[in-house]
Amino acid sequence: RSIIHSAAEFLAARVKAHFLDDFRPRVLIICGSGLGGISNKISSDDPKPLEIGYDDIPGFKKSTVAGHQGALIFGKMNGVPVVLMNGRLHGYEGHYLFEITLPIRVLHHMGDVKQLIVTNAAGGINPKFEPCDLMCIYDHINLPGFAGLHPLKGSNFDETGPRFLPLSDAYDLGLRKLLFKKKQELGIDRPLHEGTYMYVSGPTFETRAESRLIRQLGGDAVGMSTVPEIIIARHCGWRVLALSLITNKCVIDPPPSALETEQPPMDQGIASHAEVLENGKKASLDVELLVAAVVSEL
Ligand SMILES: Nc1nc2ncn(CCNC(CO)CO)c2c(=O)[nH]1
Repeated sequence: RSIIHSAAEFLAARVKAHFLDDFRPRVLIICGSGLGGISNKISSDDPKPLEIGYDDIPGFKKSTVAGHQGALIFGKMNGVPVVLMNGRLHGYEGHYLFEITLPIRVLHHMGDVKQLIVTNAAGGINPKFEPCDLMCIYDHINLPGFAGLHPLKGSNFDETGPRFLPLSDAYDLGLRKLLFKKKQELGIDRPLHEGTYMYVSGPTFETRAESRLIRQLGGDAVGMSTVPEIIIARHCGWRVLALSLITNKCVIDPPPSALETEQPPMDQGIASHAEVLENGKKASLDVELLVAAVVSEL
């Protein structure tokens, strides 16, 4: 708790000194791999944004993953005061779930933010999903949580939320409807699906059998982030909206058999972080437009 309070006091002082008058961010935006361009939608003046490197914030850790900067940006997006995490932490880097979700707890302690918009890059499990499609998350499976790797494990922050948090309606219907409405208004023709996000720890991309298991369990996309942040945001009572960019089709067929006479090409569909970043670039403009359009209604 003390790290939350000292980080909150540090940030509140920096925000007050920078914006002078009242700057009360309404939403936290967390950018996924290769999707940091959303920060371009923060106006560069009136007022000038405030960018604070994670290194300078007590208790904050820096991301070590390509495609993830490491800064908190306070500013206005379409006239709405926001705070944006340019770069997120992942469990597979060795960070604790408390460290990954600390920014949410700190911003909640500061008292203004009540909504979270999170974007991520994810693997397509649902066969209807194509690379560069978008998926609005309407449910998740917290697979690591089943084994106790859970952001709410340990003593409960009673001042924030209940010991036993219901998550059956975690993904706000109103925000999901708003996302689809804005897509139509903007005339964005990139496919936007709804689906269930399977959270896995990473850092390996899934095996073929794991892809099939995820499908059988009801996952439509798979990734290594987002769910810890969603859970803590819901514990804080925030409304949440989560958007995945599908970067590839997960390899789901069984491996080629040694008994087959023909040696099929082995490199079909092998996932890579380079591909994740590449497809992130291709779709990032639509993601930026959508997020900014939703923010304008908050
Ligand atoms: N097949 C597949 N495609 C993906 N594209 C993004 N991610 C989420 C993981 N992102 C990592 C590695 O790019 C960086 O955080 C995945 C994934 O887990 N599996």
